[in-house]
Amino acid sequence: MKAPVRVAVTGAAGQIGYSLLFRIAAGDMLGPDQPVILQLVEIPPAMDAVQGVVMELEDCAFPLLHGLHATDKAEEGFKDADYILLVGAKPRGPGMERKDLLEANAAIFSAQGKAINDVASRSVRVLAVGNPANTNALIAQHNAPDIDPGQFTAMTRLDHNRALAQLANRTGSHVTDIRQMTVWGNHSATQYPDISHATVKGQAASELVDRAWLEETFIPTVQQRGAAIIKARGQSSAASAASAAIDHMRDWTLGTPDDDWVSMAITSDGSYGISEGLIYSFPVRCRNGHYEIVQGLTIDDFSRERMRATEQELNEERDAVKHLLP
Ligand SMILES: NC(=O)C1=CN([C@@H]2O[C@H](COP(=O)(O)OP(=O)(O)OC[C@H]3O[C@@H](n4cnc5c(N)ncnc54)[C@H](O)[C@@H]3O)[C@@H](O)[C@H]2O)C=CC1
Ligand SMILES: O=C([O-])CC(=O)C(=O)O
Repeated sequence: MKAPVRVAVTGAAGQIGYSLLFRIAAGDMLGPDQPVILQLVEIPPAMDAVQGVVMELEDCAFPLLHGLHATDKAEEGFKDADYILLVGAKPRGPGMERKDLLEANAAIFSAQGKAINDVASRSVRVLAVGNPANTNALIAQHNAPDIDPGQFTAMTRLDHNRALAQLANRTGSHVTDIRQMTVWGNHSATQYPDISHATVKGQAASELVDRAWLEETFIPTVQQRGAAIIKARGQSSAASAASAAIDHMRDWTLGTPDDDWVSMAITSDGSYGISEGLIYSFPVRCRNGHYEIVQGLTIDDFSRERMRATEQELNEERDAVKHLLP
């Protein structure tokens, strides 16, 4: 049995937290041989609710759960953390875009970035889930100058998984038949889900679907899926978001299959001409706990235009929070 690792989760009493924590403790994120210590972070008004979650986690008697602590102080919750899932933030309601949350949520991520800088493990892996996730990750990263910027990521895995599901439905296949799906850019309505390099049972996906479906149905459906769920459920997606967070952290840590890649929002190094420093979703392969952007993909004019539009939005979001980027 390995030594336990510390996993901090903010927003632990929220909707996503309620789906996420039990799966982490069950070993879905880091594997069946990796014990975990859970460090739950909430705000004072939610401390009663989080105590209820703590009781339930205890009552599951998870063999891999080696410690459990809840606090309303980020400096305590992030202490020595090896993994931090930044979930705690306000969700959007009907009729809002995710960037409408920027003002309400940005302050959370600057304070938490500082706390990460002060107390987390120097090799911590950070995932921003709270919206707008890319720019929140950017804020946290800039407030943690002593941590490698590459350790800060944001979640577009839910978009990636949504794209797999849509393509599988359309082609009468299973999600596991699909390889090399990509989501580029922002976790927002400008994101670009791209099937240009994807295959279904080894055949080019672009040969299996028609252009009209791709442009008029597939891309807008994936872009608007979060809003469709809010409309249907009255609340934003939670179980699927938690599942995607598990997938993101698992693949980053344990690796992606040789013949496939995943989408992660990471710091742009200028690959594919995207402005350096933005937290932008790229296709990545993960090995030995590190991710690498998949290089050398052919980008046609249709893709280029969409990749630029979502980059433009991220540049605007970065400008809007300049005062929080030391
Ligand atoms: N990146 C993605 O793909 C997705 C992101 N989201 C986002 O995740 C966030 C959380 O969503 P839900 O769990 O549904 O919301 P929720 O409102 O059910 O839970 C949020 C929790 O965060 C807590 N919180 C607020 N400020 C905090 C702070 N400073 N420190 C610690 N905890 C804090 C609240 O007390 C609450 O318990 C939202 O911003 C939502 O938009 C949701 C789905 C997908
Ligand atoms: O749409 C929202 O506000 C929640 C979210 O990020 C998603 O479901 O992708």
